[in-house]
Amino acid sequence: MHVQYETRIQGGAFVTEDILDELFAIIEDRKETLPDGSYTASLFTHEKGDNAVLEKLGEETTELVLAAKDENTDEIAAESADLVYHLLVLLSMYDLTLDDLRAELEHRR
Ligand SMILES: N=c1c2ncn([C@@H]3O[C@H](COP(=O)(O)OP(=O)(O)OP(=O)(O)O)[C@@H](O)[C@H]3O)c2ncn1[C@@H]1O[C@H](COP(=O)(O)O)[C@@H](O)[C@H]1O
Repeated sequence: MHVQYETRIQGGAFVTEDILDELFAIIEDRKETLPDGSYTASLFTHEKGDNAVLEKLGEETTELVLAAKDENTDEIAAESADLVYHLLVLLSMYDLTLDDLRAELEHRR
């Protein structure tokens, strides 16, 4: 069964039922407002280079593989979080959303 999550900005705060939706909403907000000091904004402005997100995805994937080889479960969780964050930034860069990802996964069931 598909669960529809709702994320919205209410009184300056993000209200959500799911951490992934909340994180994605923050990423979309950073893309629109490009605040100073935001790492996410620096990825959208290409301050860290044109391919920074792709490079990060490669780096974090390698770090995740090494963590798994070491059977280090804390590191596996941490590197997975880095990877998911950068994946969400990539989706947003191409104007895709978590619903596009959900739709693709559901299509495979
Ligand atoms: N989930 C994340 C997240 N995961 C990883 N990162 C950043 O991704 C980078 C990971 O790179 P590395 O681990 O290689 O660390 P590093 O060598 O210091 O990397 P560089 O900064 O030098 O590129 C670090 O700068 C982390 O801070 C994240 N940055 C932000 N978020 C989320 O995005 C929100 C908005 O963040 P800002 O855009 O910074 O306001 C935050 O509240 C978080 O919820």
